[in-house]
Amino acid sequence: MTKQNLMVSDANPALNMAISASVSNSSIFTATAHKPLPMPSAYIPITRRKVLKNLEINACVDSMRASSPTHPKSTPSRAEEHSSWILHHPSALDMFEQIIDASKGKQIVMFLDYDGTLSPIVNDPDRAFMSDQMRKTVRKLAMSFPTAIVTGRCRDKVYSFVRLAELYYAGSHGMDITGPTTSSKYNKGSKAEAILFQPANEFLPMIDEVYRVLVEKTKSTPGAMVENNKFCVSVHYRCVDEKKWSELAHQVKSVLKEYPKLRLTQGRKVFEIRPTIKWDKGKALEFLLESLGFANCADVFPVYIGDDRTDEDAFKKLRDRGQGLGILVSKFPRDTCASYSLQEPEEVKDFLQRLVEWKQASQRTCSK
Ligand SMILES: O=P(O)(O)OC[C@H]1O[C@H](O[C@H]2O[C@H](CO)[C@@H](O)[C@H](O)[C@H]2O)[C@H](O)[C@@H](O)[C@@H]1O
Repeated sequence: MTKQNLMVSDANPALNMAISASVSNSSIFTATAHKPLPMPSAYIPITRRKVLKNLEINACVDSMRASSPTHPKSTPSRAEEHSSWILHHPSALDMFEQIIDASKGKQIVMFLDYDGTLSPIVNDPDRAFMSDQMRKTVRKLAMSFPTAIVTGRCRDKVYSFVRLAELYYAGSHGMDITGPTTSSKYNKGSKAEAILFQPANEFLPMIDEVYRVLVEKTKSTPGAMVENNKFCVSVHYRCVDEKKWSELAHQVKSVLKEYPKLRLTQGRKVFEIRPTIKWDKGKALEFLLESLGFANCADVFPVYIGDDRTDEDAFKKLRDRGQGLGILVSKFPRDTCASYSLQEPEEVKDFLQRLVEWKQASQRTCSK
């Protein structure tokens, strides 16, 4: 076996580098000549496939750790890192006036993620309730601006938490979109009134099947939880001992091997299994803007608020369109395409409340 044998052109570059580094450090190979040294007798040859698989799992576990970091005590360097991050992603509350100025003359359209944005993160996904105060604020928001919930959750489930008929809902990472069921000034006469958009319909039987297989496969891992989100499946590891994460990653990956039409992404202590179709929260945002009659419109100002990696598709979409802005909900510095930040759902509520108050005040001024 030579170092060359281990280089894989079709794998991702980071993985290639990891393989290369791991092999160079394994003491079986010289770094420069690429010639194998004599193997110690006790050396058990590892197949290329196994090396790759282990590296892939290690990379996956690293990514699991990064997906919802629990941060150690703050240190001066961490504080410095935070201040520099805040400079680039200032608080949307502190920058409220500037945000309003940027939206002048444009229709604000609100997009809200659910978990970690409208409701605090909790251990049990079935108990991620939003507060009554938050519900009241979101209701007022929807009376002031077209408002959509964009979530990885199954649409019915998120509706059972939010319980507001005047909103648009994009469930299953945007693969299940509906318009408001009560009429409001923002849906009269638009085609949004009758929206039901499900671009991954043909995957329903496969998702049901993979859900059942995953439940069976992961039941030996204490704390693992599988959630059927209709057009996608979540495998939660928030309550799984970190020592068992690689076991769980193995289980999930071994199941997915049999389903090449499904792909794996990660959220906050959760694996997301979804169809390989080119659809995500960013596409859902674009679809909703179009449904609202804002396709190719310069006078629209979409604001997307979210906390998850999957929200980055929407932040990026806004960047690419050069319209509106993204607000990341996070207490910690993170790579993001969002322009602003808020620390937690409580701050999201305050921001939404200020938007409502600003809108009410500007309507009063106009009617004078
Ligand atoms: O797009 P979102 O609305 O943010 O949904 C993403 C996932 O959210 C839920 O999981 C997350 O919240 C749980 C409750 O606080 C928490 O226990 C879990 O660790 C988080 O990942 C939901 O259960 C998933 O199905 C969504 O995909």
